[in-house]
Amino acid sequence: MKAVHFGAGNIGRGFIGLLLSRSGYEVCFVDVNDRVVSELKRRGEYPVILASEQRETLTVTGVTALNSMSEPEAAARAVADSDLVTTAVGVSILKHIAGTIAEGLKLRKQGNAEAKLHIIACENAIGGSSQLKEHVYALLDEEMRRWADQTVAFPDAAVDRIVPLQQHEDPLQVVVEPFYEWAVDQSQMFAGFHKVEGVHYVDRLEPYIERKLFTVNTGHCSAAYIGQLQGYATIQEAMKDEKVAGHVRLVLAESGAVLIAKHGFKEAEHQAYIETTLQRFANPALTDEVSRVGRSPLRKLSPGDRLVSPATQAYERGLGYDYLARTMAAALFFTAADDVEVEELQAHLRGAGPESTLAKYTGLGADHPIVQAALRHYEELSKAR
Ligand SMILES: NC(=O)C1=CN([C@@H]2O[C@H](COP(=O)(O)OP(=O)(O)OC[C@H]3O[C@@H](n4cnc5c(N)ncnc54)[C@H](O)[C@@H]3O)[C@@H](O)[C@H]2O)C=CC1
Ligand SMILES: O=P(O)(O)OC[C@H]1O[C@](O)(CO)[C@@H](O)[C@@H]1O
Repeated sequence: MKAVHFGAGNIGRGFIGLLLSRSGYEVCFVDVNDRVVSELKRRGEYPVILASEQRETLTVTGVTALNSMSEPEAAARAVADSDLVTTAVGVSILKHIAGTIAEGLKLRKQGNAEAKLHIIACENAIGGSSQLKEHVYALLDEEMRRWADQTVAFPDAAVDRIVPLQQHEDPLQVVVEPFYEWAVDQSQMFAGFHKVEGVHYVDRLEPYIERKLFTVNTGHCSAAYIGQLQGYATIQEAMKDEKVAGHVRLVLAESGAVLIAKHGFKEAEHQAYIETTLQRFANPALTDEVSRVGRSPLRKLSPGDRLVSPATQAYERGLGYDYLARTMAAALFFTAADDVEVEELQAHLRGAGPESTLAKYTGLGADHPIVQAALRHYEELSKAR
């Protein structure tokens, strides 16, 4: 069994590659980072360390890698010959890997036309695989699309494992939290597929992806934005401050009310999920920088993402959204080196002011009550600085 995984970064090596390898797949990573690609090729294995008291080391074996910039034909050939394709590159990068996948599908149609293929985007987004499918289909002609409709499926997925930035001498070593959840929509899959051990195959993904995105990711970015305003560099430090942890709890109570009302989660079970999430954020065996967790603030402020979507759904149901709005306001103060979205956000903020910035990037328009609530918080947070 062969799998091709795009993105040999933290989630790629520390989560998806690990589970695929444990399920008997030979994993070929495709990346643009030459150092990581060369090392994977040379060693064929790498260590994953669980961030717990025992610090157990798992060795992922049977792996190789290709650089899609310098070896594009080999990367396309790997897709053509694979049994499964996965990605963890960042949702904004999906359009850049679509070309290699499209070329791979063309080769596959010539020599491996009957074998069904699943392509699963493991990104923090609703409908990540569906988005990837659109990018790939835009590069295929009508005949190829008809063939792909019968042969290639793009099941959506939800992935959850906290993997901070890695700073080790060994460029392949990756330290991950012990917890993980990978849910895949099996209603979008061909029958008889080879199951990956540890994946939770579900008939309806929406409750899983929304619970994950609107709890783990909503809470995490709230800790990052409010935590940075309080002067903290890491999530672990920030979560020790009741001002930050208390805010995160209030945010999760708002998104939780939406999740309970919409998906019928039992209140006590959802509260337990929140408590587990808060403990994961505080894990003393991890050092997770607020700059990583708050990264790409425009994506995080965008309409379908972890702040605006639960706030809008709360508003539509007559539920509270004020603490979600406060996190949106705090996002406007977020700084991180080398983050192009921070630069764009700050440039717009300087030129057009907070109301226009919130209206534009949330997609809600200036008059929306959520934007007006965020604006009030922005003014209050500005005075407090
Ligand atoms: N790190 C985490 O805790 C979690 C991350 N995620 C999601 O997983 C995805 C990946 O995140 P991380 O692993 O943290 O990021 P990362 O930055 O560690 O890894 C991304 C990898 O993609 C590679 N890449 C960039 N452009 C590429 C291209 N054109 N072709 C092939 N590879 C390319 C990069 O070189 C890098 O190795 C994101 O969508 C993120 O939201 C989801 C759950 C947890
Ligand atoms: O690129 P993003 O969306 O910030 O992804 C990282 C997020 O995903 C998580 O790993 C949760 O699964 C958090 O660590 C973090 O908030």
